[in-house]
This record gives sequence, structure tokens and C-alpha cells, in this order.
Amino acid sequence: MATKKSVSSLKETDLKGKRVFVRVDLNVPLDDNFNITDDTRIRAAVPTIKYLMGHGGRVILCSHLVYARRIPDFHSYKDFTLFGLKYVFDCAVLITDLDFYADSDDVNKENVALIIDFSRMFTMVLFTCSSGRPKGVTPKYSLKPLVPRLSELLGIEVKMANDCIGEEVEKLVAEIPGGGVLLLENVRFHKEEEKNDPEFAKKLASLAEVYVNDAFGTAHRAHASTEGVAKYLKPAVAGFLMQKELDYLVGAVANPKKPFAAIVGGSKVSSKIGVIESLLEKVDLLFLGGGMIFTFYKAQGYSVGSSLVEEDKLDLATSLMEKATVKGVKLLLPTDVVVADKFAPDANSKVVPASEIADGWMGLDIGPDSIKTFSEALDTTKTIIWNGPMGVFEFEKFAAGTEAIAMKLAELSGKGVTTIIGGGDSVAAVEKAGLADKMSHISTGGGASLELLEGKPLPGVLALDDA
Ligand SMILES: Nc1ncnc2c1ncn2[C@@H]1O[C@H](COP(=O)(O)OP(=O)(O)O)[C@@H](O)[C@H]1O
Ligand SMILES: O=C(OP(=O)(O)O)[C@H](O)COP(=O)(O)O
Repeated sequence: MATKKSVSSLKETDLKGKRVFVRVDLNVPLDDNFNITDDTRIRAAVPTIKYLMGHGGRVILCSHLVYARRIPDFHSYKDFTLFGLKYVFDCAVLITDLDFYADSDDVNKENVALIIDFSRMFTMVLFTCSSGRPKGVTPKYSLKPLVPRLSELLGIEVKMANDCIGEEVEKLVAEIPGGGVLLLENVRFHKEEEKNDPEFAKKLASLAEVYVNDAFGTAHRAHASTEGVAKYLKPAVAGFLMQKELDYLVGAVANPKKPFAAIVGGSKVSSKIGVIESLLEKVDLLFLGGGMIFTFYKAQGYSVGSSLVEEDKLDLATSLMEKATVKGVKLLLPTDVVVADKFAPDANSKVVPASEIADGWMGLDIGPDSIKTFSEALDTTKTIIWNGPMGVFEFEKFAAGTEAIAMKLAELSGKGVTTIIGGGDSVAAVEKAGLADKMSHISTGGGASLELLEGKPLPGVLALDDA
């Protein structure tokens, strides 16, 4: 893998009385009342913080928070945004048309005016929803709601600053006692963060004497607090979470106990090309599931009904299947699928052979025969990495395939198989099934783990001191 794994460790760093700038990823989901709905990332950051506290460090925590609540009817936040933009466009056309007709005497003007107002209002609501990232100081993205939980987990009162740079922050930093913790405000309230502005990075660096990066979930971003700061603040070392993620996602994948299997699912083949190609170089078995399988079926000449297909990726699917053969990788595609008559939780559904999906039906999960075949093949493996759900697990009716795979991996973990869940929706699925603590490793980074598995270098890791 392109990302170096031997980064300098926290354990070799002198911490007593030192001001330590710790980049953590506390980007957790909050509900409308600012309650944390999943504190996994906060809990994952605790071992490093406690170690620093226990060794007399004066801890300065820095994070971003941009979490956008997922809209269940859309496959991803990006899909929702695209839908929103398309809707805005459609409404603009509608408004123009209606404005024209409103001038005519043939129509009921009151009704037309009402429709125009309604369309405008709906457009505005959608537009607001689609732009859910902080631009400047945005109270709803403040890190303040995290302070009580962080204090509870650390067993001390965590202090909070109103900014992440500036005089007031410097004053609060100077007041941190040995073993104390100060949480800085959302670092992305400054646009210089994402631009990796050197002056901003220097300001962050000037707050401390040691840099620790424990924000694996953000390690694929070359931002001021994840990459730039490491140039000006030495030593720059990895925290325990960062190290653990690298040990599993780089170490276990580079030197796996064999047979080594990968399970790749999720919505589209286009978003997983890199990871499939990279894994084909390493694995003995590759299982495919999720929405991407229909592109593979269509490439083989099967009828796929109205299932998700990427027409422009048919050749790619064929070449991936050929590559698997050349590399001697056993490629397993589901042999049966659960089809639905619409994309909805209450759709009518039935199980059909993968090669016989009728018009008007779409595949939303892998079927029982596939679950059985996949499970038996997984029984022969010693290392398994899983990225992407087997079906539309958000709908109870189409969650069985994903749940069955999660249960199989939990069972195999208990028998000494190394099981790694590579971030994103597969983690959500494993958590939904209550099996998270059964796996060898669950990544806290979706995008970061995907990039790592694709063999891309992570800027936040490369910036750290060599071991
Ligand atoms: N057969 C399918 N048809 C449509 N969408 C699917 C299908 N199977 C899975 N999905 C969707 O794929 C999404 C996850 O895809 P993706 O983002 O690529 O995975 P991950 O986040 O684990 O990397 C889920 O929202 C799930 O509903
Ligand atoms: O939630 C995150 O990424 P993920 O959704 O890919 O796991 C990280 O906090 C990175 O956030 P970003 O994608 O806004 O840089």
C-alpha cells in the first residue's frame, strides 16, 4: 500500500507538562435537539486522550463537525443533493411556465398563484437542506453539544473555547493544567482549514509543543489541522486510533492470514472500482453484492429489470471479471436475488434466480441461496475485509443479506478469523445488527478507509514523523 505504516508513536514522546495539539475526528451525528445519536467516534478518541492526560500532557482537542443527517429515501447525501438541484431546476421551469399562463384569462389565477408560491417555498426548503455544510461560524455545527459526553467519558470537566485560534484561545490554552483538556471550536469555521492555508496552520501549531493526529476519519483530507500543522509542529506523531486503523487496514491487508477474502457491496460499481481493482491483487476470494451486481449481470447478458445498472460500466464489469480469472481470484456473484416492484420499504417482493429478473422488478438484496453459498465459502477463510452492504439494508424487507453476512463475520471472528469492516454503510449495518463489538476491527473512516484500501496515500498520515 502506498501509505507508509511506520509512523512515529505516541509512546516514544515526552509529554509531561507539554501542550499537546490533538487532531481528533469528532464528526458525529446529532439529532434536531443536538443529542448525539452515535458516539462511536468520541469513544474511539478516548484511549489517546486518556493516555495523554495520564502522562501529564495539557491536551488541546481539535475537530471538525459537518455531519449531515442522511435522508433515508436517497442512497447517499450526494444523491439527495443532486435530486435537490434537479428539483430546483424543474421548479424554475414550472414557475416560468406558470407565470406565463397566469397572464392568460383561461385559467383560475388564484390556483396558479398558489401553485407558484408552493413551488417557490418547496424549492427554498430543498435548497436549504441540500447545502448542509458550515460556511463560517454556524451555531448548528458547534462542537459544544459534545462537551458533556466527552467529559463523562474522560472523567474530568472538559473546557471549551469559542474558536480554535486567537488571543482568547491562547489564554485558555495557557490555563490548561497538566492532565487537563480543552476542546477547540469547529476548525472548519475558518475557510483556511480546508484550503490548508500555511498561515492558519502556523497559528494552530503555535498553540502547542507536540502534534498528535488521531483523526483517521479525516486522514484523507490535506487540511491545515490534519496535514499543514505537522510541518510546523514537531514531534508529529500518530495517536492510538490512527495506529490501530493503519495496523488493520494496511497491515492485515498487506500480510493477511490466508485464504484472504473481500466482500464488496454498496450501491454503485463506479464508486468501488479502485477498491475492487486493488483488492484483486491481494485476495483469494472476492464476493460481490449490493446494487453493483446488476451491472455485472447485464454485462453477462442477463435481464436485470429495473435494477440499478451503470450502462457505461458494462465493459469495466467484464474486464474486472476477466482480471479475476487471470489473477486466480475466485469471484462469487449472488445466484439469486430479492426483487421488489418499487424502491420502497413496503414494496412487494419475491426471490428469483439472478438471471431471471423480469421487467418492472428491481433487485434490492441477495437471496437465500446466495447467503448460503457465501457463508460456506467464507467458512474456508482466515482474513475477511468487508466494504458496502449486500442490499438496501435501510429497508427491513431487504436487510436479510447484509444481516446474514454480518452474523457470519461475527461468528467467524469468534473462531479466530480476522474480520475488518472498512467504514461507511457496512459499519452502520453491523451496528444496526448489534454486532460491532464482535468484529476484529471496525473502521471509523468511510472515505479514508476506502482510499486506503484503494492504495492511495493519506495526507494526514504521510505528514507524520517517520518511526
Ligand atoms: N440492490 C441495491 N439497489 C440499490 N441500492 C442498493 C442496493 N444494495 C445496496 N444499496 C445501497 O447502497 C448504499 C451503500 O452504498 P455505498 O455508499 O457504496 O456503501 P458504503 O457506504 O458502505 O461504502 C446503501 O444506502 C444501500 O441502500
Ligand atoms: O465523516 C467523515 O467521513 P466519512 O463520512 O467518509 O466517514 C469524516 O469526518 C470526514 O469528513 P469530510 O468528508 O467532511 O471531510
